Amino acid sequence: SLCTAGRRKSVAHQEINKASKRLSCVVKPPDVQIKRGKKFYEMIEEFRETLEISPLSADDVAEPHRICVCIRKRPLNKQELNKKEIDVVSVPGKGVLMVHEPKQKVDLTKYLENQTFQFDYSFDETSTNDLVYKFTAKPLVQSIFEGSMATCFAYGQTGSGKTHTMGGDFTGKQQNSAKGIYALAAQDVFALLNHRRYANLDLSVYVSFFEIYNGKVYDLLNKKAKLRVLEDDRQQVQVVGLEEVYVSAAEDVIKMIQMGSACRTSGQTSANANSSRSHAILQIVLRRNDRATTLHGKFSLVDLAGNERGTDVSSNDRSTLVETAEINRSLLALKECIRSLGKNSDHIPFRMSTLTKVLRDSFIGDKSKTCMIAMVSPTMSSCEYTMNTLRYADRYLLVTDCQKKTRGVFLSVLQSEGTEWQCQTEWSS
Ligand SMILES: Nc1ncnc2c1ncn2[C@@H]1O[C@H](COP(=O)(O)OP(=O)(O)OP(=O)(O)O)[C@@H](O)[C@H]1O
Repeated sequence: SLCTAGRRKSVAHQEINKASKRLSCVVKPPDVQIKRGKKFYEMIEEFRETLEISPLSADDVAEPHRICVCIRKRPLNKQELNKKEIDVVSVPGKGVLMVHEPKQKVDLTKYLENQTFQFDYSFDETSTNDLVYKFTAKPLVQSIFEGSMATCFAYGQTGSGKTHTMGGDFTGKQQNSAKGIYALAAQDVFALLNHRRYANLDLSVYVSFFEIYNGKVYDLLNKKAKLRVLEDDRQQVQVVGLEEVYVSAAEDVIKMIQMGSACRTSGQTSANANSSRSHAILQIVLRRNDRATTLHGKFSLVDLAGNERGTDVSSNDRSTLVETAEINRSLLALKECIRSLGKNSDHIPFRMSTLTKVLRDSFIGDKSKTCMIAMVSPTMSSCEYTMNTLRYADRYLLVTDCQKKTRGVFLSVLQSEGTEWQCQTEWSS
C-alpha cells in the first residue's frame, strides 16, 4: 500500500544517505562529471529497489471518471542513452509517479529529493498506446453515444510524447496513424455505431480537424483556412465555416488525420516550426440523421502546445514572447475550466482563451467528461519541465473537490505565483 511505500521511503532515505557518505569518503572520482551522474544513478537505483511495483495491466478495469487525470512517462530514447542521460522518474503504479530530483547541500553532499505525485492512472515507459487508450479515451467514446461532450487532452513539454500518444508512433519517418489514440477512438466509434444498443439512435459520424495558433483557428481539412470564432447571444460558440466531413469508416478518419497532419506541418521551416506551439484539435461528432442533423455527442481530442514555452523567458524575440504569452494563457484557462467543471461551478471562465472558447460545450453540464494525459520525459535534464507538468496536472490541484484518500494523508501546499502554480506534495503514514 501507499502507507508502506511512505515508511519505506524514509528508511531508504537514511540508507541512501549512509551509502553516499561512504562512497564520497572512499572513492576519489577521476572524472567528476561522470562520477556525479553515476552516483545519482546508483542512489536512484537503490531507492527503486525499495519500491513496491504494481504496474497497470490490460486486465485491470477502467473505472468511470468525470474528470480523469493521468500521467505517462516515455522511455529514454537513443540519443539520451548515448549521452548517458539519467532516468529520474519512477512509476510504481496505482496512479503514483515519483521524481528523484538530484540535489546538493551547501557542503556539497548529494542527496535525492523524492517527490510523489498521485494521479488516477500512471503509465510507465513500457505502456503501449493501447493500454493508455483503454484507461483514458476509451470510456469517453462510450459516453458520447450516451450524449456526452467529451474531451481528451495530451499535455506536456515538446518531445515528451504527445504526438506519439495521440497521432501514433513513428517507425523512421512513417507515422503509424492507426496506433494512436485518435485512430483507436475512431475504430471504437464505428464499432459502437453498429452495436445493437445504439443502432436505433440512427446516427452519423463527422470529423473536423483544426489548429489554434496564437489564438487564431486554422482549418486543417481545408488548406489551413483561417476561421473566425463567434459567440451568439445564447452563448453558443461557433467556428464559422469549419469543415465537418462525413465519414463512414475508421479508415476514413485515419485518412483525415493523415491529411490534416500533413497540412499542419506543410510549409514549415525550422524558423516557423509551429506545430509544437499550436494546439491541434480533432473532433469526432455524432449527429442524428434527422433534417436538422441534430448534435448527439462530440469527442474532442486535443494535442496541446508544448508547455515548456511557459518557462522559456530567454528569448526577447517579440513574436516568440507573444506566442509564449498566448500558450500560457490558454493552458491556464484550460486548467481553470477543468477546475470549474470539477467544482460543478456555474461560472466557467471559457472566455479566457480561444482554446477554451471553442471547447466551451465540453465544460458545461453533467454530460461533460474530460481526460488529461500529461506526458513526461524521463531525463534529469528535463527535470524542471517535468516538475512543471506534474504541478500543472496534479489531480489534487486540478480537481479541487476530490475525495479524501483513506490510504494516506495528502499534504499539499499551494502557492500561486503569477500564472505558475507551485506545490509540495508528500505522503505521510
Ligand atoms: N511512449 C513512447 N515510447 C517510445 N517512444 C516514444 C514514446 N513517446 C514518445 N516517443 C518518441 O519520442 C519522440 C518525441 O515524441 P513526440 O514527437 O510524440 O513528442 P511531442 O510531445 O509530440 O513533441 P512536440 O510538442 O514537439 O510535437 C518521438 O521520436 C517519439 O517516437
